This record gives sequence, C-alpha cells and structure tokens, in this order.
Amino acid sequence: MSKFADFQLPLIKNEPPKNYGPESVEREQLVAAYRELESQLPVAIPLGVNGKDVKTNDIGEQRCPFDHKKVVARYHRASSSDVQGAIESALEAKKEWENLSFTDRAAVFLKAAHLISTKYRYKLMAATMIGQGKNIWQAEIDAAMEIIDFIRFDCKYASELYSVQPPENSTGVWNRTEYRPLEGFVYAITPFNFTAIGGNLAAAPLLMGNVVLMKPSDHAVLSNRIIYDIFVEAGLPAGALQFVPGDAIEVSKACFNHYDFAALHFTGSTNVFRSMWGIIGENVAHGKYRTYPKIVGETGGKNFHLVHHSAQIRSAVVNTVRAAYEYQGQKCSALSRLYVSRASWEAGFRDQLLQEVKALKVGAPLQDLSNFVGPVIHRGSFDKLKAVLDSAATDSEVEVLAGGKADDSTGYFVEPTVLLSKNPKHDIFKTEFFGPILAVYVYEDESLEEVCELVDTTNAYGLTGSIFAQDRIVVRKLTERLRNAAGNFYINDKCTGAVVGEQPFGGARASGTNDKAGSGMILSRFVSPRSVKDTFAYADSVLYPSNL
Ligand SMILES: NC(=O)c1ccc[n+]([C@@H]2O[C@H](COP(=O)([O-])OP(=O)(O)OC[C@H]3O[C@@H](n4cnc5c(N)ncnc54)[C@H](O)[C@@H]3O)[C@@H](O)[C@H]2O)c1
Ligand SMILES: N[C@@H](CCC=O)C(=O)O
Repeated sequence: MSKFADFQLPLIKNEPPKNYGPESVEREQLVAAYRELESQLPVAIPLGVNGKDVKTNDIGEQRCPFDHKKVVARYHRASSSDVQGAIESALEAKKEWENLSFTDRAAVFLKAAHLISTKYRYKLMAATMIGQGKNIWQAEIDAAMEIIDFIRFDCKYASELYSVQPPENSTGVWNRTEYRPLEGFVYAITPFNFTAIGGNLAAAPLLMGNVVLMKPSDHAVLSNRIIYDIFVEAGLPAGALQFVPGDAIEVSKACFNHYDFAALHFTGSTNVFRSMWGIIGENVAHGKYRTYPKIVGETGGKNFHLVHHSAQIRSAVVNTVRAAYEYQGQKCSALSRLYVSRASWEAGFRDQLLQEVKALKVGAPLQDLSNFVGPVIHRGSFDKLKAVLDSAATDSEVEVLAGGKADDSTGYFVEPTVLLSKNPKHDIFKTEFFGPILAVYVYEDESLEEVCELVDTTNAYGLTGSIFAQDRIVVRKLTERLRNAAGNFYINDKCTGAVVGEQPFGGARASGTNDKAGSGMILSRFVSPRSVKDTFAYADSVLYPSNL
C-alpha cells in the first residue's frame, strides 16, 4: 500500500478514573446501565465466526456469582468443526488485515478504546459486575480504565517497536527491519477475573496484524462478547477475530491440531498453562506445525507483603487489607501471604489489621454500595475455599484470627479471612487459593535473612510482592535479596493494582513467561521480524582482495 507521510499517534495518556461518589452523574449512569442489562437477562450469545453470529445446538450458561439462580448469559458452544471453520475464515481474513497499514489498524483500536471510554463504558462495567461479581470501583479499574489503557498503549508501543531499525548501513546499502505478523493464527484463551485482560489477549496480537481465535472463560462470556462487538463496531474486518466459546479442551484441541497454529496467548492458572505447553511441545516434536508456535502465558501467584519493623504501620495495614481482599482476592496479583516483624505486629499491626478486616462488608455490589467484598466466581471456587476454611478450623498449626465462614445460600460468599501460623512452610503459604484468605507469619525482628529465604523459596511462584520499610538501607537490601521473587515489586505500596503505562505486568517462575502485558515486550512476541538488505551498488568481481 502507498504511504505518503509518517503519521503521529494522538497523545497517549492513561484513562482518567471516574469516582462514582454519591449523587455523581457517573454513578447514576452506571446504575441505569446495570438495571437495563439486568432487565435483559439472560443474554443470548452466539459464536462470532467470520463476522456472522452463528448458533449451535450446544448451549452453556454463565451464572451470576452473587445470585447463582440468575442466568446471565446463554451462550452457544463451538464444536470442533465450528472451530475448524473459524480457523479457515480467520486465515482467509488474514490476507486483508495484515496488509492494512499500521495507521488503519491502530485507528480501529483507538476507536474501540474511545467507544469503551464513552458509549459502552457503563454497559461493559455492568456486564463485569453482574457476570463476574465486581463492585463499582473494581469494575471501573478493570472494564473501563485498564482495557482502554491496554489498547491505547499497545498502539504507542507498537509504533515504537516499528521504529526500531538497524543502526548501521554500509555504503550503498539500506537495511530495514519489518515486523511481520505471524504465519498462521493466534489462539487467545481468557480468564474470568479481568475483562481487560480478556480484551487485550485478543487486541495485542490483532494490532500487530495477526488474526485471532478468542475462547472466552465460561465465567466471562458476556463481557468478552461485548468487547468482540465493540471491536467489530470500531471497524475490525470480518474474520480477523473469531469468537468461539465452548468446551476448553475441545476448542483448544482443534486449535493445537492445526498446522497453522502460530501462537498461544493465555492468562489463567498455572496447571492449565503447563498442560497446554506439554501438548504444544509434543506436537512440535512431531513436526505438526508450519512454524514454532510462540507460547505466551501469564499464570498464578502467591504474592507477599514483607513488613519490616521500620515500616509505617498504618499504611502497611491499609495496603495489606486492600491487596488481600479487593475483588475477593481473585486477582493474580492479590496478596495471600504476609510476613510481618514481631515489633510491628505487636505495636499495632495486628489490632489494626483485625479491626479493618472485621469491618469489611460482604455482599452483592449494588445491594449496598459500602460492600467491599463480593462473591467468589463459581461453585468450584466456593467449594475449594470452604474446604480450606474447614481444614484451617481444625488444624492445630493454624489460628483463625478473622473470618473463616462461607455462605452459598444466594451467592458464593466467603468471609475475608486471616489465618496465622507459626509454621512458615504450611500449605497456606504455598497454594494459590484465589480467594479472600490471607496467611500470616510473624517473624522475629533479627531474622530478616531467614524471612527473605522464606519469601523467596516457599512456593513455586514469582508474580508480585511488596516490602514495607522506612529504613532506606533495608529497602535497598531487600530489593536486591528478593530480585527474583516477583516480576512486579513494590516498595511501600500494595502488591496489586499495576497500571498500564506505569508498571508493565507479569512474573516468571510458575507465574508465567513474563512477557509483560501492557508493554512493547509482549507485542514483540506476536511478530516475526524480517531483515531486509537493499543494495544499490553493482557487484563486478567474484574474488575478494584477500584472494589477490
Ligand atoms: N499472571 C497474570 O497476569 C494473571 C492474570 C489474571 C489471572 N491469572 C490467573 O488466572 C487464574 C484464575 O483465572 P481462571 O479461573 O479463569 O483460570 P483457569 O485456568 O481456570 O481458566 C482460564 C482459561 O483457560 C481455560 N481452560 C481451562 N482448562 C483448560 C484446558 N485444559 N485447556 C485449555 N484451556 C483451558 C478456561 O476455560 C479459561 O478460558 C489464577 O490462577 C490467576 O492467578 C493470572
Ligand atoms: N493489573 C492487575 C493484574 C491483575 C491480575 O489478575 C493488577 O496488578 O492488579
């Protein structure tokens, strides 16, 4: 295609938050959107294949986590042959989509971000609240701010990546690097817990000129489908993105068995990611693919706060409560193990922590706006968390300091819980529960090195972590000592709440490939660069001077 100018993107800035205070316009508009969506339940959701809505005979249900009798969506589930058809139409759509200029591709996504910021902000938030159980603030930071930031900053980072060109050109030569889309299709599998992550799992590879099959989490089908519809409204050509909810194993198998499978873009649990890596690896060993597929996955965490005796106690407590219990601890970045010095614990940390946790109100998001903790996502999660609480209640190594109860009569509610143990190797410090359960270990002030060893080695993860200390020498030592314990490391702040454009997100070890969502690094995983050498000089002699 012709190119007549180097266009500059509009200035990319973080989406400003709305605060939803009493009597604010945004609160009124959000509640109206929520009520409207509520009146339309259950929403019927077909597949989105080649730009068309496709119905199947296999229907799944997404239920409301705070009122499990309520069906949020009835969605059509793709069979293997539906997925096969979606792959073929994506590959057909690829020809046009990858040949559009970056300006046109970016325009589609900048428009999508604009639509989310304006026309669809409250609808997408309402779907995230009803379907995934978020309260207003948690929905705002996810289904409005983070998804908008992901998309806009992806455009900025893509433009920066494209501008990285070879620094040297010998005389009579012009060297260039092209960032080609991958040969084949990208398979994106979304988690339930962040609408924004689901959207970005598709948007990031699409922006780089790839075509994508998106399999939404069974527990986020509604919000993910709204994102698909917004991308289409923003001008994404038919077929570039295929929306294929369905049985995770069946849909994945159809993708992994295809010769043109080029990349997995996944966010979810560690075991699922490991199992898929195994399947893909075996297929690679058998020469099943055109190219080596890229595997990008952000997975689980067992994140820590380490509170030194020089820490400002009030701030460390507030950050601890927010990090452990916002969105019921269902963030990959949620705090789930706290190591606190005995001096701080006894000088007020313990009392303030328990006072704050016991004051947290639990309930449905709009039933009472002061509810801070909502439901966990589904029956499986509720049963797993209840089993942890039941076992803690009778475990001689564990003391339940707060919470400990769960109630599934209407929705899947688990009390914010604090568990104390003198055994720092107890399972409560090792297993990702993905719920509002905080494990606490109180260490002796002089045992900082031993506690660092515990923080670093007690479990397999390496996602997020925070240290709290006012002593700057301690801050420096802990920062070095815990270099590999977390991909997102915070000093005197909570271990959740990474902001796109500020803290690119992801961790290593069992927490993922650490390609950093919300950065240019991840975009580079969805391209296959081509080095082009363009020579202007004629060659006229075979022999080199050294041959003479
Ligand atoms: N590191 C991060 O950036 C990040 C962000 C969000 C969530 N997470 C992690 O995600 C998990 C919670 O999300 P979840 O409950 O949706 O995770 P999950 O692993 O249960 O599901 C994630 C997705 O994988 C699919 N899936 C499940 N089994 C599969 C299989 N055998 N083959 C292929 N696909 C399969 C699901 O249908 C869903 O779409 C937690 O472990 C959390 O830490 C990580
Ligand atoms: N951006 C998020 C990532 C959450 C993962 O589930 C945070 O840091 O809270």
